[in-house]
Amino acid sequence: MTCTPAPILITGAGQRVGLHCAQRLLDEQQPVIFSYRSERPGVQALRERGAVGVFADFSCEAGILAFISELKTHTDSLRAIIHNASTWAAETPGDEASAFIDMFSVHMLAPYLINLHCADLLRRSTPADIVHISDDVTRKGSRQHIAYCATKAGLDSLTLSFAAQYAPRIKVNGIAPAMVMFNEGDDAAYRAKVLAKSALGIEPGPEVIYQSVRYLLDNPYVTGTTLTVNGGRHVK
Ligand SMILES: NC(=O)C1=CN([C@@H]2O[C@H](COP(=O)(O)OP(=O)(O)OC[C@H]3O[C@@H](n4cnc5c(N)ncnc54)[C@H](OP(=O)(O)O)[C@@H]3O)[C@@H](O)[C@H]2O)C=CC1
Ligand SMILES: Nc1nc2c(c(=O)[nH]1)N=C([C@H](O)[C@@H](O)CO)CN2
Repeated sequence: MTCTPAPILITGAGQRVGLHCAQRLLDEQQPVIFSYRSERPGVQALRERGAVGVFADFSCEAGILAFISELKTHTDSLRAIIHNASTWAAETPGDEASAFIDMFSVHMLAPYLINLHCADLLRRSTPADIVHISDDVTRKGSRQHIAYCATKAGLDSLTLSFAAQYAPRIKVNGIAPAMVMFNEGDDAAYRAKVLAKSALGIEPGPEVIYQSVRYLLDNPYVTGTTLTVNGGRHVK
């Protein structure tokens, strides 16, 4: 008799990297629960493949706790949690504080509260993993995205603390990408500028993040580690 594996939760999977990773997990017959905030074609596509979509607005504590409560009506165990949801906002003159608070909530408060409230679900699975998707930019800071970078650096700190707290039952790791996929509005000049920042000079696409997730889920001897996936920006 084959038993169904516990689901993997991935946040912000309605598009782009999160959608790709959710699709790849489903390709491997891995049950998926995903969070979304906006109805998108990707959300419907995941539902049609049997993934369970749970609405989430991580911009405040109440929204995060409401998501956690709804999540627990769908499952009593989790193989892994992949914290992918993110807002990438530059400083907005006159609105700096609300943008900072929003990114603090999405990048730090949501992973913090979900990790605390869902540890019991993870402990019902062996092995069990948490993966925080951060950003290579925390290595040196960012002039154009100060609040974004600071809140992603806080996520890197959560990786270290939760790895210590949850060992040995749950592994906790991070992935720090530099640009893996452009956004639709990115013009040719911007794309050229960004590609020139890395030694490898390519737009690799979301598969490189799935490969990193797969490595962390499959390796029993890695915790408290953040994988750099940056095309060699640090050696350029
Ligand atoms: N793309 C890249 O080149 C890089 C990406 N990264 C990181 O990789 C991860 C994936 O990147 P990418 O796919 O581009 O991410 P996106 O910018 O596409 O964001 C992913 C999802 O996060 C969700 N989200 C944003 N704010 C909230 C919120 N307040 N509450 C709930 N959900 C929210 C959105 O959901 P919805 O659409 O449903 O509103 C969105 O679809 C992110 O953590 C990102 O910071 C790091 C470096 C480079
Ligand atoms: N949530 C997001 N975070 C980031 C994105 C994005 O599109 N959504 N994009 C980047 C850029 O690609 C940046 O790495 C270019 O230097 C960073 N974070």
